[in-house]
Amino acid sequence: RSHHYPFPMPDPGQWAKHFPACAGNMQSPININTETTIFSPQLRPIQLSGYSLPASQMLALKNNGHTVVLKLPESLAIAGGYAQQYRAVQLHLHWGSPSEPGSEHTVDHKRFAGELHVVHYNTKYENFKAAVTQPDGLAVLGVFLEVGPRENPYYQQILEHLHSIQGEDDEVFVPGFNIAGLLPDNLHLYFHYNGSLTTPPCHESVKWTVFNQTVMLSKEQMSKLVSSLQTDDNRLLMNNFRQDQSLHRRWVLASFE
Ligand SMILES: NS(=O)(=O)c1c(F)c(F)c(SCCc2ccc(C(=O)O)cc2)c(F)c1NC1CCCCCCC1
Ligand SMILES: [Zn+2]
Repeated sequence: RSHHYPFPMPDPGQWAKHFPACAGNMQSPININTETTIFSPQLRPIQLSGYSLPASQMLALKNNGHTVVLKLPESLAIAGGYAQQYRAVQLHLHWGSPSEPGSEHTVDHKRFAGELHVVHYNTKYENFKAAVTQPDGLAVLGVFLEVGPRENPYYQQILEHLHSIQGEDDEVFVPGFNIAGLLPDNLHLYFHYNGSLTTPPCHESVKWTVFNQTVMLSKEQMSKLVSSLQTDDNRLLMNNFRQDQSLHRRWVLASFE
């Protein structure tokens, strides 16, 4: 088990006992109410650099008992859309069950089948551990997953390895690929707000970008995602999303009208 978290991870209602930030007023995820988002024309398209990795570059893919995490090299960077430079740390997924959707953010209370998070840290800090507690420390790109008619070749590069990491803390190395293929084609339609990690320690250090365009996986791919991984005592790892948190005094910006 990871040395970070009290295990078994207490249920969300108890998180604040061990991690007071989880009871803060800038928590994530949130419901995005499109009636009250603020159109902000100054929000520039998100630009990525170094996201296309050669197959010769092997990446660690781990079942950490809460999600599947792909560790990313710092050579991947956000080059536009944020005021400061952010470099990649890892990406991971949130999902539901065979019968229920499992995205973390919702839009007008619609929950999508799943959600990808690509986590980056602000390079003005030494490393991500130093950044993770700072208000401008992290930038997470969120992408909604939906079920569509065709297999998604980019997600397949992750999903085809899930059978090798069924057990908690199992890890395998996978060949690099174009990580940008996991994101929508259109990176200039997005919501933007200040929030937090959606797991303990819930630090309020995330500048969130949630893309308006979704990505499509096949039914078989989604079913593989929700039925491959196990958590403690060999239970299926499902519904690994946090309930939506109050917005309090925050506004959600939109890069489009
Ligand atoms: N949505 S999110 O970004 O808040 C998020 C989650 F919701 C997550 F659920 C997770 S996984 C749960 C936390 C965890 C557990 C074990 C290990 C380990 O064994 O290495 C590591 C982490 C998870 F890893 C992340 N992202 C991590 C948050 C924890 C550490 C900070 C920087 C990396 C991003
Ligand atoms: Zn996440």
